[in-house]
Amino acid sequence: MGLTGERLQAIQSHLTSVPTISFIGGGNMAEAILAGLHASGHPGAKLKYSEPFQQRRDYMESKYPELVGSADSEPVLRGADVVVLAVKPQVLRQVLIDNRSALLQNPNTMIISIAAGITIKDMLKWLNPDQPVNMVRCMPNTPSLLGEGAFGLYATDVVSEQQCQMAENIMRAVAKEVVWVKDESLIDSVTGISGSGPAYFFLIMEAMQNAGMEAGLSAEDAKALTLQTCLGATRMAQTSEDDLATLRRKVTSPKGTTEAAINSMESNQIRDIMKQAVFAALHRGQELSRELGRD
Ligand SMILES: NC(=O)C1=CN([C@@H]2O[C@H](COP(=O)(O)OP(=O)(O)OC[C@H]3O[C@@H](n4cnc5c(N)ncnc54)[C@H](OP(=O)(O)O)[C@@H]3O)[C@@H](O)[C@H]2O)C=CC1
Ligand SMILES: O=C(O)[C@@H]1CCC=N1
Repeated sequence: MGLTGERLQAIQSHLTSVPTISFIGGGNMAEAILAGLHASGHPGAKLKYSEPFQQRRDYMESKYPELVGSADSEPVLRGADVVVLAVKPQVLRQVLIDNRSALLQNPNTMIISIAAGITIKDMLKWLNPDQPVNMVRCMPNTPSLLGEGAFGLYATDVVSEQQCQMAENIMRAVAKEVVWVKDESLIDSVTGISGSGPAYFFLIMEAMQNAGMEAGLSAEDAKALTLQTCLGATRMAQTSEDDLATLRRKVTSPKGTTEAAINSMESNQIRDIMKQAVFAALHRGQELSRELGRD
């Protein structure tokens, strides 16, 4: 049976109210957000990306045939409601200069940069607009592929409440946690925790799996136990009224096995190791801004 006029109208009106989101750059982070948005129900025809690297484009086209890919940015920028800058910080300046007129053609377009380190001030310097630009910085992370992202957002005063809400709604489709920061410099702090953070946990899980193997478990069992323990601990921490230190103490029987392990970690300065790692990422963000913002 065909669609009734009313149903057809409802679908058409939904489709026209759904923003067209165009990514410049179709790499790892773009893929995680694009795939997450599509899985959450965002129509593929309204998710576009430009990617000059043929091999990468072939991969994206075969894995996500419903999305709209292109070698050039110009066609994907035409008619975009939201543009996500998803290229490496090192090429962002050139991308903004090359796409200046397409990016500025519609004053209502919202430009969201996910690049680490590069400030809105520098992006505006390179865009050299003659009108206010709705510019947002977002620090996403790759678990957005599964709708499990943890994102930080920052917008300048130029961006309206309504536009901020739209940016948040888009990101909430792929992120369980979205925090707004009041000061742009805090995006570097978000990078240090959640932007780079998945890699810290992959490293810790890798080290736990290896230790389990050295202790006699098969690679498969060591990995399965590690992953489920990580997931179980996270779920407990998310649902419990206890704070993290209390949850830790509840596993740690006096003179027991956990105490022995925790004492070993404390004497190896685990807290310092984590603090130095987070600050190394944060400082690298600041350094990128100094290095690349000079031009
Ligand atoms: N990966 C992550 O976990 C996170 C990344 N980010 C940020 O996201 C951004 C992208 O990172 P990531 O996805 O990891 O990097 P990738 O290198 O995987 O992706 C960037 C892609 O952009 C392509 N590209 C280069 N120049 C252009 C151009 N002119 N037009 C369109 N595409 C172009 C690159 O092609 P080619 O390889 O040929 O240069 C590459 O495929 C970075 O700025 C990073 O700071 C933020 C949070 C987390
Ligand atoms: O490593 C990077 O620079 C990017 C930004 C945060 C995660 N990946």
